[in-house]
Amino acid sequence: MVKAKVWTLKNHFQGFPKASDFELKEVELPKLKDGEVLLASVFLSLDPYMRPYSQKSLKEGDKMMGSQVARIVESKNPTYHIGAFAVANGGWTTHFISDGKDLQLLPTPWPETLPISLALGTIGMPGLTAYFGLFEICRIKSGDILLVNSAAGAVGAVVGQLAKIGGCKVVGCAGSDKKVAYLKQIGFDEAFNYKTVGSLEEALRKASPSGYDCYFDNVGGEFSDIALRQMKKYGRIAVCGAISLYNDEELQKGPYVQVPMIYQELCMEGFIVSRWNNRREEGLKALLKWVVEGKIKYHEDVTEGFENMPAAFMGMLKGDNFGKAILKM
Ligand SMILES: NC(=O)C1=CN([C@@H]2O[C@H](COP(=O)(O)OP(=O)(O)OC[C@H]3O[C@@H](n4cnc5c(N)ncnc54)[C@H](OP(=O)(O)O)[C@@H]3O)[C@@H](O)[C@H]2O)C=CC1
Ligand SMILES: O=C(O)CCC[C@H](O)\C=C/C=C/C=C/C(=O)C/C=C\CCCCCO
Repeated sequence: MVKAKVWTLKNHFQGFPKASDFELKEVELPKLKDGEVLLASVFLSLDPYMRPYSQKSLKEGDKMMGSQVARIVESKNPTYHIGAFAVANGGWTTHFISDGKDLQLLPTPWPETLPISLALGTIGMPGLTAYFGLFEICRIKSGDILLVNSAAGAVGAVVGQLAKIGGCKVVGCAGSDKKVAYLKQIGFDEAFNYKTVGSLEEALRKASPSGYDCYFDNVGGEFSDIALRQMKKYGRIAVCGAISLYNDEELQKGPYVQVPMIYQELCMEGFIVSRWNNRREEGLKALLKWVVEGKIKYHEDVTEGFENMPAAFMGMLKGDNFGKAILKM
């Protein structure tokens, strides 16, 4: 009998998550049925969606949601062989059983030089978010001026580099000088630390005096109220995330968006990356190619030890991560 360690949501988050909101449990997994495989997590993903989705999708006591790169350690399914690696949505657990329907084998051939953890970031769901958000929602064209926030993160860094590949001028912001230096190193035209600029309005105006054709929004809230008013005529806004709002206990009331949207004839669209699940292979193939060619650089923030999952999650929500936040078992 295999025992799995599982992080559960002990209490629904009230405001910013606390260590006491999580509880580590040990569960015995049943024997495999025909068609099932047993997997062991190797790398686990830490993602912002877990904060809002936990409210929506979990009951107290449930296993925390999440994805991982896992290794098949026992198989009663001829499609999945022992030793193979797959991306799964097994949640915060050391081991789990799958019937294979929700497993995504790593793209092959997976280059020896690339860490398989990239399948959780640049060559995974965040990378696909950037890819489809940029090309399908922002609909970038060469010469566009693009703004992206949380730009040193899993999604934002891919957005900026894809936009450069697409011939855009790219402006990004992040919450530390180290992250800002990284943005310039990977090709952003302008980058600033939104925490230390005197005025966000002035920083955005200085970075692009003529305004922005595209805004890839990962943050929402007050930042977006200000960015919205610097959009160019017929600008496109991809509403990808609103991490500045996820921990609010009460809905904030910002300025209203209608007047600048009408006046500048803006297009603003929210999206979830699963919209393009049927084009996953297309996106992963393109991202893998650009990473292998060195046109997309990646940076991972690795925490070691399953016992550190809650701390790594809370750290990511605070901005402690530099690049894609992952946990190594
Ligand atoms: N729509 C979709 O399908 C998807 C949406 N998303 C969204 O994309 C966004 C980025 O996700 P991801 O790249 O995985 O995460 P990141 O790797 O960017 O990590 C989160 C980052 O958010 C920034 N942040 C945290 N709090 C605030 C705040 N109050 N104000 C401004 N920035 C803040 C921090 O960076 P900094 O140092 O810059 O402050 C932190 O490092 C999130 O909003 C997420 O929900 C992600 C995947 C799919
Ligand atoms: O279990 C689930 O449904 C989550 C599966 C996540 C999966 O890997 C695919 C897509 C991830 C999407 C992420 C979306 C975001 O980060 C946007 C976050 C919040 C949007 C508002 C949600 C409000 C809920 O009350």
